[in-house]
Amino acid sequence: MPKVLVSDRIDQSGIDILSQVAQVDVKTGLSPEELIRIIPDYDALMIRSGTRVTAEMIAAGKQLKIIGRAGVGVDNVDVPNATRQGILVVNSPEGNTIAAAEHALAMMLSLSRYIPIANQSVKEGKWERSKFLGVEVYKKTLGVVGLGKIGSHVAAVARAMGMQVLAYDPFLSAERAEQLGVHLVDLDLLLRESDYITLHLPKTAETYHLINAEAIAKMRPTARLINCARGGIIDEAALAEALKAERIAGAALDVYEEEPLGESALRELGRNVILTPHLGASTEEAQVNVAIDVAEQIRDVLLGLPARSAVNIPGLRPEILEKLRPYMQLSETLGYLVSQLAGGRVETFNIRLQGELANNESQPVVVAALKGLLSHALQERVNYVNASIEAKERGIRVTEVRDPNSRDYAGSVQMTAVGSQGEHTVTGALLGEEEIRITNIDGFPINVPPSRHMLFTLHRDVPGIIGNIGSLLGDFNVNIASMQVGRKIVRGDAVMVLSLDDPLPENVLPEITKVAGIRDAYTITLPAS
Ligand SMILES: NC(=O)c1ccc[n+]([C@@H]2O[C@H](COP(=O)([O-])OP(=O)(O)OC[C@H]3O[C@@H](n4cnc5c(N)ncnc54)[C@H](O)[C@@H]3O)[C@@H](O)[C@H]2O)c1
Ligand SMILES: O=C(O)CC[C@@H](O)C(=O)O
Repeated sequence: MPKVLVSDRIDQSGIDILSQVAQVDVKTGLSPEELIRIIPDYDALMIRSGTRVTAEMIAAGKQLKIIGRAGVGVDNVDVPNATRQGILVVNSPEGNTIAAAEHALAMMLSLSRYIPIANQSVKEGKWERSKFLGVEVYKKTLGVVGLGKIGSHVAAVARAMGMQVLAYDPFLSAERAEQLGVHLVDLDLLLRESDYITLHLPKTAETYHLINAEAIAKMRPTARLINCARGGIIDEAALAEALKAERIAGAALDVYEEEPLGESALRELGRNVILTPHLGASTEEAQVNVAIDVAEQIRDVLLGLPARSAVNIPGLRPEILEKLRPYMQLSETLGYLVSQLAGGRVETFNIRLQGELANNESQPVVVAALKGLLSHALQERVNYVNASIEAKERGIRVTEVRDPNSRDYAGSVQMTAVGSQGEHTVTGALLGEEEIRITNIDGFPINVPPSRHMLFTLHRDVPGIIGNIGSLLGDFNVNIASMQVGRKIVRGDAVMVLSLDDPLPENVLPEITKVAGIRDAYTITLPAS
């Protein structure tokens, strides 16, 4: 039974799902050293934001197949290293959207009405009504930085509360902004015009300290800033300075550059600052949602099925995958085949996606081809997660062409491997829904299903050659299951494809190449299906 380590607190509903297929060990609060020590035993790891999955931990996780992040942000996972090691990283992109949006809205209202500090005052036995004169959000301007899933929900609720909404999101279309009823503006204008500014963008190299002293200086003195996205997007020292000097009216933070928040000037500030300990996703509903979402994906991957929210395999959505699966199988088979024809090191790999594959959703078919191409050399070390990166690291130049024309078939894949020992091209298509056919080898039309053991020859199309090969194989006790010849012109060059019941003994290939008229011969072994 596979083993799953759950190293942060996860809702029981997730544990129950994992337990259907795996031994589940819940071990929270472990030190990085302890995690590195025990991770080699595990096939899967499930985390929230508490566990940092470092390069060292990934290197130690020799058995790891999948890391599941019960939440959105994967900035606590070294995704590039996981990808390199062929480990799938999945998350729950939508499970806590509403929770995080509602937390940001709660922060906005709490800041406006001094709720946390007024609550504390009453609990201390005081009755300070005039001290906590608040402001209304109605008819005020909210600036949303990052109008994705959470930002959009915040914008919709804010509009319902009578706010005008400005948004800055360089990746959002004007049409989408219009649909949401918000005004898309540049960051500068948003900072200058907003009464409230709420951040809902990822932390990246570009967004690090996006809100720094310079940005804060542009804000209105009455502005209130909210960050329920990621620490590090705000320069905390600059913010603390500005709040201390009352340059802006307030700030509410749920996330910090270092978590847990250590010594910080922010802690010393008064009623104009609200700090929560990364609670954006902490609702009962969100925790059930993310636990189920991610546990189901881990379960499926351990059962050999695809995951629906893979962070490091772009575009592999289940509905697309369902349609592409037979083509991926075809592409992987052809990749395997062409790498063996090419023999040595492949330097350039050209793939042509034809007919119904000539669209942007067919990227997994390219990944499958690369997996096939590299499998012969790397065996199980290569998978759909790391095939592209492995190809790149081996210096293979990959080019893709999409061509809506596909003669005779709804869709077909052609691939050419150019390497140290020459150039070979194979084409394949599906017969019906999923029967794979090799339809062309090096320009010679054929129509053969792939089989586990095959022999390809390039020869002169002259009488007797097929008989000679047949008797030679007979002499070595090799049984031929099927045979097909492809040629362009009569008595010109031809290819012969033989499916064999058994692997060709090593000493037979040199004998075949000695047969008169044979120019080249290749043995091909495909993975057992
Ligand atoms: N506090 C919490 O507990 C909590 C919970 C959930 C999510 N989050 C965080 O909230 C953030 C938003 O999550 P989401 O689910 O809405 O993500 P999302 O991917 O749906 O939206 C992010 C948006 O940010 C935009 N963006 C990217 N770079 C930008 C830039 N430089 N400037 C402006 N916009 C930019 C993107 O175009 C996208 O529309 C993430 O950082 C996530 O990790 C925090
Ligand atoms: O795990 C958590 O509670 C935080 C999750 C949140 O930051 C996220 O990115 O989904």
